[in-house]
Amino acid sequence: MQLKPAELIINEDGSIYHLNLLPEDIATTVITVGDPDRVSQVSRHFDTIEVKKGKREFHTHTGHLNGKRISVISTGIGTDNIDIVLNELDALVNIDLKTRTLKANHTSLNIIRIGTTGAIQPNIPIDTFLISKYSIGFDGLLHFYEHDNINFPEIEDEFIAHTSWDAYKARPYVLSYSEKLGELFADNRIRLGFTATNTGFYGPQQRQLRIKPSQMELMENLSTFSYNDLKLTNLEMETSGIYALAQLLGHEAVSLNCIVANRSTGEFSATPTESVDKLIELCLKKLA
Ligand SMILES: O=P(O)(O)O[C@H]1O[C@H](CO)[C@@H](O)[C@H]1O
Ligand SMILES: O=c1cc[nH]c(=O)[nH]1
Repeated sequence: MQLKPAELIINEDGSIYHLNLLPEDIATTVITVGDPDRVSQVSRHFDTIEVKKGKREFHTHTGHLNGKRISVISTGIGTDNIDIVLNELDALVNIDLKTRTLKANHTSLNIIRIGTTGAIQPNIPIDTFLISKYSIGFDGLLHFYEHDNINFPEIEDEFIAHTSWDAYKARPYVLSYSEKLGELFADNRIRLGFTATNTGFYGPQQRQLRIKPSQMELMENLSTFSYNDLKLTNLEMETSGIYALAQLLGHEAVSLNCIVANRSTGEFSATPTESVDKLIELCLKKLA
């Protein structure tokens, strides 16, 4: 079946619509970061950089480190952007862009997010690192795709009951990281976490500047929820979308988080860039 021009959008130079990339521009190991400025913060550690391309908030550098080819791409903020980035990365490896047909052989990408996050447990120190073993998505992205048996309805039901989740919000969905890729990042400097992915930074993460979030008690309810002794640990805005689409498309994904805020103690990191840099170095050491 040939994908229609409005379904699979190709730019004049043959690159994919939003990412502006050709299939040869990406490695099978892809680091995603939210902030476009973080792309060069990662790639400056590479030995060589062969590709530097971008469009909108999606900036990509591909290069080599210790002989390993790695791409780093910025996603911007939110799971709406993750829908674009993951689908287009997958198209670059699993769709023949010239014939507009699905390739017979599937290529699996290793996708590693390096992001910032706010802890919700008081005992999680600022400037430390966490890997999201589980994520719970409040964004609803998973519900727009057919999905059988990848999420954990029993945990979702417990969570909905525990938090008195509003029926008019999307049903939260729980997913796990790639065990295989997770093993690579097993390290006493990286705590295992259960990450909540939110649809916004202010109201959805119970921040009140001039307007009051609708459920102020939600933060307390989030911090007291646990599954199999694993408490919810942190809030951010992309992980559940990455885990959803990676699993649906047959890729391996993990999310590494640098704790820049602690919502329980009210602290914010004095050195967020330096702390993220340490996580980047640790991540690259594991990868190459
Ligand atoms: O630092 P990044 O990767 O952007 O991640 C976090 O920071 C942004 C909010 O400030 C959201 O994208 C959140 O997920
Ligand atoms: O509190 C925080 C910090 C970083 N990113 C978020 O989404 N929330």
